[in-house]
Amino acid sequence: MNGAREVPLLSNGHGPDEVLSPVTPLSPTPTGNESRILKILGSAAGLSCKAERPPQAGSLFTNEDEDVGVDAEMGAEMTKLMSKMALVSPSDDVYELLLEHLRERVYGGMGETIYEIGIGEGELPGLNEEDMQASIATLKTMAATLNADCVELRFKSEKCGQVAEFLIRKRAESRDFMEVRIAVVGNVDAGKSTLLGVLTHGELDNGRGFARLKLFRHKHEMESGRTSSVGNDILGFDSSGQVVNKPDHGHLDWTKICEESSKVITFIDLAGHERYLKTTVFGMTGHTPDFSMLMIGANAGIVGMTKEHLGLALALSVPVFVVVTKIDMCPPNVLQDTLKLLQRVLKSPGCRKIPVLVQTEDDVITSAVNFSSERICPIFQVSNVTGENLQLLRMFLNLLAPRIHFNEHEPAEFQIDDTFSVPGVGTVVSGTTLKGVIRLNDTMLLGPDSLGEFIPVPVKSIHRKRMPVKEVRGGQTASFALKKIKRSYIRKGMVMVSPALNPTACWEFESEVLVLHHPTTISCKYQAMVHVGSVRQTASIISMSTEHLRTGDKASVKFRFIKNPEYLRQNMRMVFREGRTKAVGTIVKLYPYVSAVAQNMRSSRAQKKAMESGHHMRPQNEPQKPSKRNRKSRHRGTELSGAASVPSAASAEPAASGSGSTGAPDPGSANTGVTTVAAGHVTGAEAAAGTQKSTIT
Ligand SMILES: Nc1nc2c(ncn2[C@@H]2O[C@H](COP(=O)(O)OP(=O)(O)OP(=O)(O)O)[C@@H](O)[C@H]2O)c(=O)[nH]1
Repeated sequence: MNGAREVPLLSNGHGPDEVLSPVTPLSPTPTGNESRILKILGSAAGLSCKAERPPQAGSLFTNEDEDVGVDAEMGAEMTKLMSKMALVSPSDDVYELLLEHLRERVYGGMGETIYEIGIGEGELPGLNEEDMQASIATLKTMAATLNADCVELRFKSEKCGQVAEFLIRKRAESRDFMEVRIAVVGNVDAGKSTLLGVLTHGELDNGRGFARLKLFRHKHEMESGRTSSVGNDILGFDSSGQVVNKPDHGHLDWTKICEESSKVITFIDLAGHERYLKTTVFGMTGHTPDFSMLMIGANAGIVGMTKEHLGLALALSVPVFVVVTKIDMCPPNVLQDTLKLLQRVLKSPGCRKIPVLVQTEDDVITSAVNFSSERICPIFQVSNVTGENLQLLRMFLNLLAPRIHFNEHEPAEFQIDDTFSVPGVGTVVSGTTLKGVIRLNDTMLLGPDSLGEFIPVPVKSIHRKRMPVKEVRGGQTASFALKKIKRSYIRKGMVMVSPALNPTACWEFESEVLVLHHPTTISCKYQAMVHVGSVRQTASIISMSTEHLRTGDKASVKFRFIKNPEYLRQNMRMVFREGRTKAVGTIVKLYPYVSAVAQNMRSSRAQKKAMESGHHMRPQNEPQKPSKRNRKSRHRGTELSGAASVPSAASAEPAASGSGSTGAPDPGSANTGVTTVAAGHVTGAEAAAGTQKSTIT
């Protein structure tokens, strides 16, 4: 018998239902029509709930007065709407409202929602068999009206009968699908590539590296069996939750998968070896994963980079779930030890997670619907060789909802994480749409270049997962072919943003930082690699709120990039590392950059004017406000932080000061300003949780 089954459901001895609410709505803040419905429901129940959106023409309620004076008949209808019997035999009006509510939830959930039948306001849960069947029939009709499938998830027995949960998911529309990105991390040999090979190709492994062969991209990876680059693999689910990946002679046709899928899971396969940590950190920051899958070999346990990767996910606030592999070859007592230690680490004050051992389909649903909260950490135990428990993992992946919720009215932002030169096409950039919608023929601003400038680029083609599309929305990855732009002009970390954002680059920014580990002390002029979004560049500390920083210290730190100005946003999470030194933080202030060229132009104009009028000249390094004309013509000038400060001419120059380094960090110069003092060590997980506890948000 496999030891996996002998472990209690929750490490704290409770079932997941005891610590988690049964179902949390996917879109917690009611918006639009949902607010209207809630308002109506509120008035029917004698509650006060203010609508946020003006009533729409043609809606049941056309103005505030009518809302307030909901008549008795309608009040009765509304009470019905809130009842667990709402779906049993709704009147036309109630049906319309229920349908509208469902439409809003599906829209808010980016194409899907989980609907619970048999729960009513102030009523004991549960329906008898007849009412349940009638309710299911109504729900199916509503789902069909929305061109969605209605898939049974589970039935639960309650005091007054049954409660049921259904997944309502939009059917695949041509060239549109929901996207969930998962970063796959874990120590070398944990079975990451193997699991991805098994999941995406549907064939089990032989325990000797058969499944991973399908995923390796480089010859040296084939030879060494080690992942070195950031790889992407996709797993598609249709509207009924079935896997659509069907390899043809070992080859997966991405376009076909995307066409047939309602939801596509993108796995960002990151290297497990310490040597490739830089790439792994880039994958976690630059590819904006919704979730992180931490893989642990059952035999090996929590070794090597496991805690480092867990700490990284925690520091970046990416919810983590754990997959323990190789349970086929692990003695039960060793598996128990691995699970015990894992649960201890997860529950430690550093992590403050609730570990949930997922052993049944019921556990999967409870974990999936509560997962975005970041508090729980589901743990799967699988074998890539026998296939044990892989169905639970697949079900969980099918139920995961994307964390980025887009608003089509926000100005678009696209972060570039890779560039390619495609023969016959030209330069192609790939990355993630963070906000808004980008449509074909839109003009976006690409930048910043080394002078902090943004240039207009027309969007001539958009591809999602190698499939041509007409638009891409917030939360979706895409690639764009850029006409007449040389690949050498583009760096990873550049962005394409809507001109409405009037973007500004910055050389300098301030961050609330927590030092996870440093062997000695950090002081001004210290240099290390900053990872923030897809920006990866060496930066130098130019000032700190304290004189020295040691392991475990927090401070407000001002950084300056040494090579290029970058486009950053407030509240972005950052990682600062060099060798074994690690710090995490949140950007709190940006110093918008005015290029030296612009400064010179202004000062020579001012000088000329001063000479003409005989006025006093402003010193070169005295702060000046950029002229409106300059700002407009160069698409710069908005102070992103809202701070009034404008950098001095001296600070606006590219980093000739400081170490003078202009490339990768120079190990020699990197330690300038470091004095040798013995310091403690904070584990990745502990320290990362320290970040969570701190006010770095
Ligand atoms: N018996 C058994 N072997 C497995 C299982 N999963 C993976 N393996 C084997 O473990 C070895 C390492 O697997 P990989 O998938 O290369 O590990 P990785 O985590 O991707 O390693 P890196 O790419 O170097 O980070 C391979 O020989 C696999 O065949 C499993 O569940 N059971």
